[in-house]
Amino acid sequence: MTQAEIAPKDRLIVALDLPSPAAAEAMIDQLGDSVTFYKIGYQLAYAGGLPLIGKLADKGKKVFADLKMHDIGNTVARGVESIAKSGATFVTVHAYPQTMKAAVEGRAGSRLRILAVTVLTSYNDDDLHAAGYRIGVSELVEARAQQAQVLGVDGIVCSPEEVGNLRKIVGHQMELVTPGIRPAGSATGDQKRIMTPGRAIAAGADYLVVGRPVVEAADPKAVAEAIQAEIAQALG
Ligand SMILES: O=c1ccn([C@@H]2O[C@H](COP(=O)(O)O)[C@@H](O)[C@H]2O)c(=O)[nH]1
Repeated sequence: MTQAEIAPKDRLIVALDLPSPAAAEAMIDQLGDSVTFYKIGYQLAYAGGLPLIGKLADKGKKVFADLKMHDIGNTVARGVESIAKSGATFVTVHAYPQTMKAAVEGRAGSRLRILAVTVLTSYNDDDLHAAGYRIGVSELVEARAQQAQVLGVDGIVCSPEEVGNLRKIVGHQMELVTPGIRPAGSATGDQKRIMTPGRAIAAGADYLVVGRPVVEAADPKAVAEAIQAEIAQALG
């Protein structure tokens, strides 16, 4: 699917960063028809939330399994094979060559799409240097995205700040999925590379991942719909 073919509403992925499947199901009910795409990450997955992938898929929703896999190749390939049976649309792996290669092998014959996490959006150059890297965020994101493309990965997780440059490098065949989204006036929290929904879409992001600004809002549905309206406006 090309960027132009994704409906504005379907570009918002709500991160179900909640403590239990019951809390997640209550949020899904509250958001109703307004949200079509959900993300399940560590908090919910480790609290028994993985069966929600199939339940959501049965309701016609899409699910992004944000498992950020990184292990020896065989373990990653077998893990991806298992997640491919769950009904998830996306799964994440860290953007290391062995890991990405194994993930692509593991999803063979399924409809699951692999996203490579380049550099977490809570990192800036100082954080990378503290972790032992000698290059900055933009250089590392670019190098990892290029490797991901060569290895047959389907999409990239990056911050909206890198989207413009990456789009020139990887073209329109790879999906660019961006967390680090903050509607104007909302708390940044631990995110360091952020942008508003409208600016991220204008920069060329395909999908926006939003967690706390939606799930911690007094009226999550109203916030989700406001983000979708901002997306639609940015797309013109
Ligand atoms: O680089 C990354 C990769 C994944 N995430 C995930 O996205 C959401 C963002 O939540 P907010 O509450 O909107 O900050 C969260 O589930 C992260 O695990 C990311 O933020 N950055």
